[in-house]
Amino acid sequence: MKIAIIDYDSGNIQSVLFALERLGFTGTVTNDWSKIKSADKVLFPGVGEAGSAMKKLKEKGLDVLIPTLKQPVLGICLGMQLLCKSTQEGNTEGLGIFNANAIRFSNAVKVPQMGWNTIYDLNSPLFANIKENEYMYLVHSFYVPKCEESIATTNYETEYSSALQKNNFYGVQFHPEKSGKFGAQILSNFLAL
Ligand SMILES: NC(=O)CC[C@H](N)C(=O)O
Repeated sequence: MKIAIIDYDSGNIQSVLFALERLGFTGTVTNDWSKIKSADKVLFPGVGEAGSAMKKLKEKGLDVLIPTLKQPVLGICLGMQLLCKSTQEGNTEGLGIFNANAIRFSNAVKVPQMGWNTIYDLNSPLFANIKENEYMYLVHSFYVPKCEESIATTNYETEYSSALQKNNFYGVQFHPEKSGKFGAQILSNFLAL
């Protein structure tokens, strides 16, 4: 299986590579259009500030490439947010895959949410063999409210979309590569799609 990990200098690439290795797979970290287009699965990780990340995507033309992909694509954390229409972070326009906008938690809660929280209302093959209310690891200040494309919910200040799906595009706000055996199961489910 050819697995491409999109390289735009804004992803937690190494932890994703290690997670794939633990599952017996080798990922290719690349920003080469042909390698990404020809991959069986594409991972789109992201950490850091949305505005600078989108700028780096655009420098490599990946903002044009990603929406054209037909194979399963998994956006992780900031990757999921950049697949939305926008994020309040840096007032950044996203790739518009998900019909949703990321907004900031209020200061009524500790921001960023950093730690473990549960996912529930699971509604996708991505969560095969995952029970409701398993814990996943999250680090984020912006979130996607509940929407028609939600396939998992988490509650922090309010209920929000901790995962999204539209056609071949999936997004998870949590870090499956850092979420233990259940996170590994989700990555394994994605690779089996
Ligand atoms: N870990 C991250 O980079 C989080 C993504 C985004 N900057 C947020 O705060 O929501």
